[in-house]
Amino acid sequence: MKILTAAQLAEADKVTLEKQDITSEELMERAGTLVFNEIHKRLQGAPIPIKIFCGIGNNGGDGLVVARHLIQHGYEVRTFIVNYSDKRSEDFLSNYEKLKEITNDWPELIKSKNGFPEIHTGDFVIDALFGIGLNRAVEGWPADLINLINTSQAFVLSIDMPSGLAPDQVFKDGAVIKAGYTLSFQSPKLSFYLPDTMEYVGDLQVIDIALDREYLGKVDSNIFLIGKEEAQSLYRSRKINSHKGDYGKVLIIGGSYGKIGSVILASRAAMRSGTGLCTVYIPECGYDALQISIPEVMVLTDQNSKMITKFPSDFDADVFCFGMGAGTNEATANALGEFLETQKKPVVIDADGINILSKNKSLLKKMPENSVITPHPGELKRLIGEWKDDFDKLDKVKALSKKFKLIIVVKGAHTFIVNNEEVYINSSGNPGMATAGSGDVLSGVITSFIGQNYSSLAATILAVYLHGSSGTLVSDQLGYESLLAGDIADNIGRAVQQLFNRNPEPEQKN
Ligand SMILES: NC(=O)C1=CN([C@@H]2O[C@H](COP(=O)(O)OP(=O)(O)OC[C@H]3O[C@@H](n4cnc5c(N)ncnc54)[C@H](O)[C@@H]3O)[C@@H](O)[C@H]2O)[C@H](O)CC1
Ligand SMILES: [K+]
Repeated sequence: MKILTAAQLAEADKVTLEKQDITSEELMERAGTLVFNEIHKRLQGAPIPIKIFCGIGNNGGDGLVVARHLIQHGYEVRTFIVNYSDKRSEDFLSNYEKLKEITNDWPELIKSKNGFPEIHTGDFVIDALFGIGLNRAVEGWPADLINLINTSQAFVLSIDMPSGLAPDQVFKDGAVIKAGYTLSFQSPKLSFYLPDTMEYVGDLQVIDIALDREYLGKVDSNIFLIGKEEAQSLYRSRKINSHKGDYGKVLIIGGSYGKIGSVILASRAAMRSGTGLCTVYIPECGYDALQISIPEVMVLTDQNSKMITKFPSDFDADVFCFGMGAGTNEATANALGEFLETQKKPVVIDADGINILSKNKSLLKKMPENSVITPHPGELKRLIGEWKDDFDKLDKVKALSKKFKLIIVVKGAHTFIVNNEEVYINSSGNPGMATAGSGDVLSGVITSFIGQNYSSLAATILAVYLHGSSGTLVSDQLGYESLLAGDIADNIGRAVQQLFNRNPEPEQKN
């Protein structure tokens, strides 16, 4: 699914009015009615005190539409106009009049802190203060109101965006609504997925308000949300008449004394993801451990017993993976440099491999095109330095990807895959996957798919998605705490099967 910017959504809005020959008030009625339907479906007429806080722009106008429908359906509603400015939008004004026509309980005007109502734990708060029109941080008394709502422990539903959050930028130090649920129009917004802002969104549901299909289809977005449908379209099934040589020959290089488990996990993940032939190259100390834990994998050893000091120069693989548990010794770094001099096939570099690249940036130039690196936040910081905010981080990662023609997997609660200007945001996974070895497994799956002749980009997107959905399959049974990285590897096959079952994708949890 494409993720649109505020400017693209505003344009979609404009095109829709022209093409469908409707007024903006009619579009607001459509959007607000859909929000009402979702609320009504869940509340079923329950006598819960509802407090709706409306700004004076179109987000506030949506809130007024919702208020009108709720009142007409007999709900117990108090509507507040949060009058942070006198520049009320036209559609806000017409819905203000419409509301006054159907009830004697007119909206209450809030002009300062003195006008704040009490908000109780059992209240249902609807946040229609600001939407995508936010253009600076929320400060002053409106910020105090947001803080009051946040500390009230009432359930908060945000319309379109949690107020105070902007779709494509971050405002430092402003107040932001911490929503329990966000009903967002047409397209999810980028800030819903970034580490510093995702916690404000709560559970997310995107509502199709039927903006112009042609515009949505053609609009040139380079940010995509990856869900089941997208992963399914990347997956290629196996040919009936095939043999192990059709599914890739991969070489995984890594490990050091005490960290051989990382290579066991990566190779197990590669085998569980369909690799035809997997060989590992490890320090000699890991030989027995590897052979015993995974007999399907072939083992080559370095002349050094405790670390990698040389890569096998004449090994013919379709793809190489390096870094897990490898340490950053000079000898290991030199070995990587020497290997990259002649390497033409894509390489997947993880963990200490990335730390070596950070210390020896000249090696980045030697990386073959379409290679993949998979940094977690600490490794990324060593690679690109500090960032001001998540948007600045994305810009820096895009620049690095472009300069060295690399695919960069920025690992996190929502893993981002950056390829030049394009960004793919993964939607699968859960907090149970924040566990040792889960990155080693991911590298193994990516390597496996590249070996099976997927393009590096397709392999990476599919691997990240399946890694996440495998983690969810496991934690659905064991809970978050008990999930082991090895379980993620072992359940990749089930995750592939699930791509094709008919169960709907679970609603996304932020
Ligand atoms: N196409 C769609 O998706 C539809 C969107 N709808 C809703 O409209 C809002 C966007 O409305 P807009 O009037 O452009 O802006 P806001 O209501 O978000 O903001 C109001 C107003 O506030 C001013 N402002 C901005 N930042 C601040 C600040 N920090 N402090 C004080 N004032 C501020 C700014 O000048 C704005 O004009 C969208 O989110 C949807 O909810 C339609 O209803 C349906 C179609
Ligand atoms: K809002």
